[in-house]
Amino acid sequence: MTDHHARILGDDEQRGAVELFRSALHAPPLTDEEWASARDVECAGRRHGVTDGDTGALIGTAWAWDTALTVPGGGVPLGAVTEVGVRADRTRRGVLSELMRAQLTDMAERGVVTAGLHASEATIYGRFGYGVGALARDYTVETSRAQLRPEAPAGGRVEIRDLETVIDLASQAYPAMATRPGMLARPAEWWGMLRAHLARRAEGRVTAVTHEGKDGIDGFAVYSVDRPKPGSATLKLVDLHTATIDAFAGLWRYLLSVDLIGEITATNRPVDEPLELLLADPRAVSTTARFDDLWLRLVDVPEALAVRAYQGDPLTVEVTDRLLPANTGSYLVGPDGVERTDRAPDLRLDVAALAMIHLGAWRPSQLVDTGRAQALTTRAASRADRLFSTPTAPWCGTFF
Ligand SMILES: CC(=O)SCCNC(=O)CCNC(=O)[C@H](O)C(C)(C)COP(=O)(O)OP(=O)(O)OC[C@H]1O[C@@H](n2cnc3c(N)ncnc32)[C@H](O)[C@@H]1OP(=O)(O)O
Repeated sequence: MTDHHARILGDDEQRGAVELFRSALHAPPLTDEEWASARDVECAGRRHGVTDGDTGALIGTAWAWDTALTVPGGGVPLGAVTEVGVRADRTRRGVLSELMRAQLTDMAERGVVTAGLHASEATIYGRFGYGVGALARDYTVETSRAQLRPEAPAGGRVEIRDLETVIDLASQAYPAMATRPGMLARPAEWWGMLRAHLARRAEGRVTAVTHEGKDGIDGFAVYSVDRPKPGSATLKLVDLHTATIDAFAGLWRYLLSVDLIGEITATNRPVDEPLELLLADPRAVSTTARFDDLWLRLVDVPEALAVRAYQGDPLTVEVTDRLLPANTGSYLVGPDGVERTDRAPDLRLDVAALAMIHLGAWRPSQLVDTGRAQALTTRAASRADRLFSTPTAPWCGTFF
């Protein structure tokens, strides 16, 4: 392994870093026009880079933009980590390790309590203290079988509008929808990313709709339609968020009513989204994939633990963190608060395993059963299950 040093890149280095990332993902370079429309978004946030000691060329990069994460009972700052790449002729020499060290240290110094990412491979980020904090599923709906049950909520008014109007209305209404643990705040830059994503999509025309309930706009959906042959078109849901079950049912009532659609594909949805419960034939919905959605890293463990809500009796949790050792220690965690303690631990786990239970993706007892955590006192695992329990499955639902 060679010694590397990561630093924050300047504005004039952003495009080169984006191209490095794109080449690491085998994606084509951006045209000047694409860069012109992406530049403002790509220059937001903080991008780290590592340069080659001999040539000075950029050989590794990692970007993070600041947002907020919904956690059970509140919210915390989150660094959304993306566009991570190392030049193919310089991999496995510790470049990513240096980028992760520098990026997480920078977040810790700036008071960014958590970090999150969507991983290209599931074997990369655990060593840096990330754990699977939220799962998601893809599903397909066979429209000819998908009749809504008579008692399904009627929903409100669904309106097709131009994309910019929907983005404007959705960005105002979205905060009331981002209540599920794992969801992210979507700053203006994110809506810019959605625009760029839709502009690059070569998958048929994009339609955007809003749902209006009694208190105003409370849901929206963006989709495109592939029409390989008449009568068997596929409607591909790009984004759908709702503040109420009425809005969810209302938008699905609309989507299922669109003519000439054979199937609807929905990607990256909550694992417990209740579409099947609205349908007379729940098998009209087929889950086609279930996967890790948000990889979560607790950057400031005491602060992250303190902000979250808990149920049941307090427990002493011992945490180890090799990369950010200030987090290592024992914490008395309970509904009345969290404090460092010298008490003997009930539960012992590393910071990545803690991230896996933080939003409710996994139960502590599952981690104990599989050797990812240790229960050290009687009933520690079941007490921890209650302490960290959440009413809904976590879900991120925001690409970055
Ligand atoms: C959030 C995102 O942006 S996801 C996108 C991530 N980017 C990509 O997948 C693009 C293609 N891949 C790459 O650019 C690089 O291979 C990276 C970024 C995945 C890894 O960069 P490297 O500089 O090779 O990683 P580095 O040398 O620091 O490796 C650190 C450790 O991770 C391991 N590792 C690195 N990449 C992988 C991998 N793809 N699969 C399994 N293990 C890996 C290394 O073996 C090493 O293990 P060790 O600590 O036991 O020695």
